[in-house]
Amino acid sequence: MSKSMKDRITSLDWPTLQQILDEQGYAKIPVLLDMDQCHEIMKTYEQASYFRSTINMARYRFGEGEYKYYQAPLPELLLQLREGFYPELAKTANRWQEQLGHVADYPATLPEFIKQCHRQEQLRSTPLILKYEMGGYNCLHQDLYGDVFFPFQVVFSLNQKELDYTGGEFLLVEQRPRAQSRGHVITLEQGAGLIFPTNNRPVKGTRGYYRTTLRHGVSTVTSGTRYTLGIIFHDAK
Ligand SMILES: O=C(O)CCC(=O)C(=O)O
Ligand SMILES: [Fe+2]
Repeated sequence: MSKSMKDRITSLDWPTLQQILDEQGYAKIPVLLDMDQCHEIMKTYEQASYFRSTINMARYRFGEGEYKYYQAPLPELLLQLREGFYPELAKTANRWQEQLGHVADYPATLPEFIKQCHRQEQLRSTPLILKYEMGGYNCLHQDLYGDVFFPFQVVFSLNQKELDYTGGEFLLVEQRPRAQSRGHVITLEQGAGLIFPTNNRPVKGTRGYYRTTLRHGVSTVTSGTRYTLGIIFHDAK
């Protein structure tokens, strides 16, 4: 099943996804992970050998909950997700770079991009699994871990809102220049994903493109346990 994950990603409706990303900055992806795959990923949480570090969010005042960074080499399914999403997102990343007046130099494939990270001493793998229990939340933040970063990341919901937990909506806040910020509340079905900007995005104005800054987080989980899988493309210092 996981063998075909890259193919399944390739066969998503990318022209529409690219258009949605250009228009609203983020795009939902239909259910891509079946129940078994969600359970397979959630089960890794209890196996220390998969992870390079565990973060208690309260300790750093990041929120309330815990997350773990997967160790390289990633489990096959996660590797396929990371490698599968990268090429299409790199096209949008480069289009956005041009719109913002920067050099469009994101390489076409993930291994080439990872080489760039490694050259800048960003060597540690970043895909992560997050677990929030009742009262858990994630403060608005950005996942930047060095000078090299990829402008998109993807998050997958591993269990089911209203069945396994309540509350715990995904939050995306867009800070516009010289204007008030705009918030988006996003809920995902089990196995579905969301592509969102890591740092900022171009928005078309009357005189060309301007840049908005985005932060993401999670609202308070009011009951149960919420699990998510985060695919970050750049490695960390
Ligand atoms: O748990 C969530 O939905 C937020 C995950 C997150 O912060 C990330 O994937 O970077
Ligand atoms: Fe994050």
